[in-house]
Amino acid sequence: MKRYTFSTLLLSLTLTCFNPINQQVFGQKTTINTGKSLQITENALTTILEKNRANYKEGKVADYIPELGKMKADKIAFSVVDENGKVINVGDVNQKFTIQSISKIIALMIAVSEKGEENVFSKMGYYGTNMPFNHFANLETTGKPLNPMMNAGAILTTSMIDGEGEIPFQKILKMVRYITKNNSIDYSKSVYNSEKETGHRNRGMFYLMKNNGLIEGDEEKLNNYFKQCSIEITTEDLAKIGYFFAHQCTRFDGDTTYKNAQISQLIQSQMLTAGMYEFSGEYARTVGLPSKSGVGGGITVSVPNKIGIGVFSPALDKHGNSAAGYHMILDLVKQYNLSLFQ
Ligand SMILES: NC(=O)CC[C@H](N)C(=O)O
Repeated sequence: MKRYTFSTLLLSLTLTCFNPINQQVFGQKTTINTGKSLQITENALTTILEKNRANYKEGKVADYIPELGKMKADKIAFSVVDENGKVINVGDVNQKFTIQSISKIIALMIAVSEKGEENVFSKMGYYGTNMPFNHFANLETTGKPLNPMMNAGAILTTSMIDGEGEIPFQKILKMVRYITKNNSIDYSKSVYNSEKETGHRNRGMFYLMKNNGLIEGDEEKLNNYFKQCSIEITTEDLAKIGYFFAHQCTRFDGDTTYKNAQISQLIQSQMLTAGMYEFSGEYARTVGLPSKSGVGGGITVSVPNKIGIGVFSPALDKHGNSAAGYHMILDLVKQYNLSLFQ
């Protein structure tokens, strides 16, 4: 146990008065939110990226979708959209990768805006999970998916978007292009074909939900899910998606066409509860922010009313989340005291 004399106490109090942002009282460093801008710099992001560059060695690039296995494991990128909508990019910023499960939050937004939250969640739960993303979970018991973040619930969510054939997918693509203001975004035909050819587990879920009366229609509906997962983006796009949901569906440039606090609350709550699958509880403890990962190696993070973060490193940990990506987020969160839980 350290002992504190009256003079150290006085010194601490004096320092506190002159340094209201970083308090060092009794060895406990706490940061007070002064409402001032976070001042995230390119240098700070570069330092964090370099510190974590080798962390990809802890993980493995997904190859259960064979086409994903072609990605070079040491690619890494880190982006932030700051409070003023300014983009900061470091690392392999032009590296495209597939959005994968991060597309699930866009699909949920569209399904809920068309069908209403009550209707969508009459067919699935708001549950967290201790199961991996491709688990059948409750499909054999209650008959309903646990949540819209795992594959079963996401396949069901996309099947609820209005429109024949490819239209639901086109709506998702259009929304990704809108949020990122990037019309060059498209999907990778080779990843799509690879997923379609090997996605037997997802096909199994699709038919089980059809059997349970949750899905009508044929495999075109499942193909829309495969296509949405194959949309190619960069970390800058991911940071813009994070920013969008952090700001009540307002775009990084201030455009309010889709502004909707109900939807952003719903999406962020699902990201917090299940966005990192069975790691979500531990992640809430360590990072404490709504986040969504994809097996392509991307993670998007929303810091409510503040910033959006996008990371990419394709080697995944045992939960299917980017190993280096997680550590970059963790370091940024610690440095700027970003956790929701203060
Ligand atoms: N976690 C993920 O990103 C999974 C998405 C992937 N397309 C799949 O269905 O298996």
